[in-house]
Amino acid sequence: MAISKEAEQDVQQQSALSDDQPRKLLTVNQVEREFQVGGTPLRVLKGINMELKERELVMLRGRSGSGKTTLLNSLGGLDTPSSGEIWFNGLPFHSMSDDERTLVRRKHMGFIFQAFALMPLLSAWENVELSLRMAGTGRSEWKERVTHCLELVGLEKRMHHRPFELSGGEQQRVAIAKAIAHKPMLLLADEPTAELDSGMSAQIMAVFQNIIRTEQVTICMTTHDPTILEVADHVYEMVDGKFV
Ligand SMILES: Nc1ncnc2c1ncn2[C@@H]1O[C@H](COP(=O)(O)OP(=O)(O)OP(=O)(O)O)[C@@H](O)[C@H]1O
Repeated sequence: MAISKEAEQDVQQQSALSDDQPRKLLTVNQVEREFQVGGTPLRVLKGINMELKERELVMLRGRSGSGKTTLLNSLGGLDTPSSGEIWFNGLPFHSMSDDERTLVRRKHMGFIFQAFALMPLLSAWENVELSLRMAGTGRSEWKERVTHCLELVGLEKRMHHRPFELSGGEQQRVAIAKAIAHKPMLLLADEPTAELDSGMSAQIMAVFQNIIRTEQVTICMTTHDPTILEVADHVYEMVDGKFV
């Protein structure tokens, strides 16, 4: 993959910054996304600009259909913009091939999406272990890392339970442990508190704040829930494909 001079300079400039100053992890420039629906173009993202820095908790808020999931998919390289740029850790996501993006995604990103739900026949432990197996982490590191991640989300006493033996909030915590096991730089979460009551949502947000501190991860999540916005470092409000 050819990486432009601009990207190299960006990486050099960023590493020249002092340690306590959070580095830019992701930059979105004028991103547009158009789908063809029955031969008619549907503009879903209309010129999005945003930035995620290291160790930030950023929320995308907006009504159903405003384009939040489409944007989150683009940030994770699961979808590509029709135009505009997405730079992840100095790499031009918008111009990389699917295979190149997949490699970056596997190594440096974690996802909490409905589509990446837990394996029902595996225990919490085995679910997290599976994630390390898939990321190519050496077998000798599995035991320590799985234990650490399940402790981080407060599930040390439920490690050997299967998903159906866990509450919704506990299952979501296993999903978080699974998503951070391979030490990603960026965690993307689509409505991670949608199915939970307010107490459980608050617990999940406390877990997010904890892993930002201890694992140095950046989190970008979508939400409908106004009660959890106060813990965000930044909230982007989305209306009809644009930030307002
Ligand atoms: N692959 C696709 N093809 C056609 N239209 C799509 C596609 N993906 C999304 N859309 C449309 O784009 C619009 C925005 O969808 P998106 O899922 O991004 O919104 P959202 O804000 O995440 O909504 P929700 O909160 O309900 O998940 C919707 O009108 C949706 O139907």
